[in-house]
Amino acid sequence: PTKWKKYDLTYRILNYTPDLPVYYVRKALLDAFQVWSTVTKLTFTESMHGDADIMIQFASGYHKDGYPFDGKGLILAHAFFPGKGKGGDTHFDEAEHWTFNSSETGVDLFMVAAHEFGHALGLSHSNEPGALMYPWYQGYDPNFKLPYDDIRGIQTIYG
Ligand SMILES: CC(C)C[C@H](C(=O)NO)C(=O)N[C@@H](CC(N)=O)C(=O)NCc1cccc(N)c1
Ligand SMILES: [Zn+2]
Ligand SMILES: [Zn+2]
Repeated sequence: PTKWKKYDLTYRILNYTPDLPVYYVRKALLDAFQVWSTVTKLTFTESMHGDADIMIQFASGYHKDGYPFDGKGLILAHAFFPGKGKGGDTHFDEAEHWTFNSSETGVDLFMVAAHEFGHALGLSHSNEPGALMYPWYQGYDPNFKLPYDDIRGIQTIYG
């Protein structure tokens, strides 16, 4: 996987899930970016129009990128590694029930977004159980802290 050639990245939220108030979606995404910006020199700025490095959308099934979603469960989201065009773009499966800061059954948007943004920055999966980049979602953690394996991974790329 490649890496971004710049530290100041932009993102654009193209649409919102009906599962959560807009405010919670924006907060979850902002917190997920901060997971990575606190341990690197990376900065993330929202742009409200035009093209951004990381285009974020909620979609279900086929959504024109050759990686259709699979309904509820299993695949929850995906992100493209750094690069032009689709690079960095992050898609969340609308078939999931997205939650925020809650123990109700569903998928925590912050946890998944933090994982996906790891991919969007160039991180692959880690086989370290407990790592954020571990392939399997391990549920909502109210006092989440970025595990060392992920800090090491991102600092190896962005120093
Ligand atoms: C082959 C990939 C397209 C799978 C896809 C993924 O890893 N996206 O980043 C995915 O959604 N994997 C699920 C697997 C699963 N249902 O547990 C996942 O939760 N990945 C996101 C995730 C979120 C938060 C933490 C962790 N460790 C993983
Ligand atoms: Zn997609
Ligand atoms: Zn993943």
